[in-house]
Amino acid sequence: MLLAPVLKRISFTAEPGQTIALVGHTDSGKSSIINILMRFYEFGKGKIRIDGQDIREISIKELRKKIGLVLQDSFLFYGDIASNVRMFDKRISDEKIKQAAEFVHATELPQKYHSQVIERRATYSAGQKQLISFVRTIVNDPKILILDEATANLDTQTEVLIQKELKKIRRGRTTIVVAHRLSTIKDADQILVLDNGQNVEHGTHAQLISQEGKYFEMYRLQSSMNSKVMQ
Ligand SMILES: Nc1ncnc2c1ncn2[C@@H]1O[C@H](COP(=O)(O)OP(=O)(O)OP(=O)(O)O)[C@@H](O)[C@H]1O
Repeated sequence: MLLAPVLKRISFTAEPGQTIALVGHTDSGKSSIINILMRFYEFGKGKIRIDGQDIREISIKELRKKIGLVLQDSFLFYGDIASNVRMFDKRISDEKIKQAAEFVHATELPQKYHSQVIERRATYSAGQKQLISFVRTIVNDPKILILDEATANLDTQTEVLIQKELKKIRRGRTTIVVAHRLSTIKDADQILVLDNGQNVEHGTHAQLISQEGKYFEMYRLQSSMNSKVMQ
């Protein structure tokens, strides 16, 4: 059986430190790009290179060390906070965890990080879990960040705080953001608009708005929905 490819003719280059945003409707292919970048799925044709090196020539372990993935739902497993941050990497010292926690203003963490995370008990809010996942990301100091709808589950006040910390974490790192809310990626260096696995528009927010195409339509729709909610 011949399956149709999910992604077709997608091509982009992220310069060091740039932010690339992937936008598009459901099933347009945003997560698929992330999945092949992380090598959660293998891909057929095409090439993905990091600093000129084909990602299939690097071990999966090494590849995933280069990339910090921050997902919508931060997952905590049974154990203390420190082990949740370390993820079995014993080389990460308590001091390093403390510094990373301070960096993202997870200030209550240093005192608490030997306390247990008990699955299914609401010990930590979505915002706190997100902060713990930021600490986890920071201790590994990845050159590349992937943010998949990283702030979707938060209340407005927590979101403002998380966005502020994210901005700090992104500094100096090449970032790929999957965003549903276009207001959060207006400052991206490049925006790729995906539709049915293809890259149908590519540019900055201002360029895409002036093109009055698909992005413009999505932006207009979201802005009008937001203003209705405010009324
Ligand atoms: N493991 C898979 N095997 C085959 N097809 C898949 C697989 N995962 C996703 N797809 C298909 O690939 C296409 C793109 O899906 P993808 O999840 O990348 O979209 P998306 O833009 O991330 O959507 P959403 O906004 O809902 O997360 C869809 O048609 C989907 O059905």
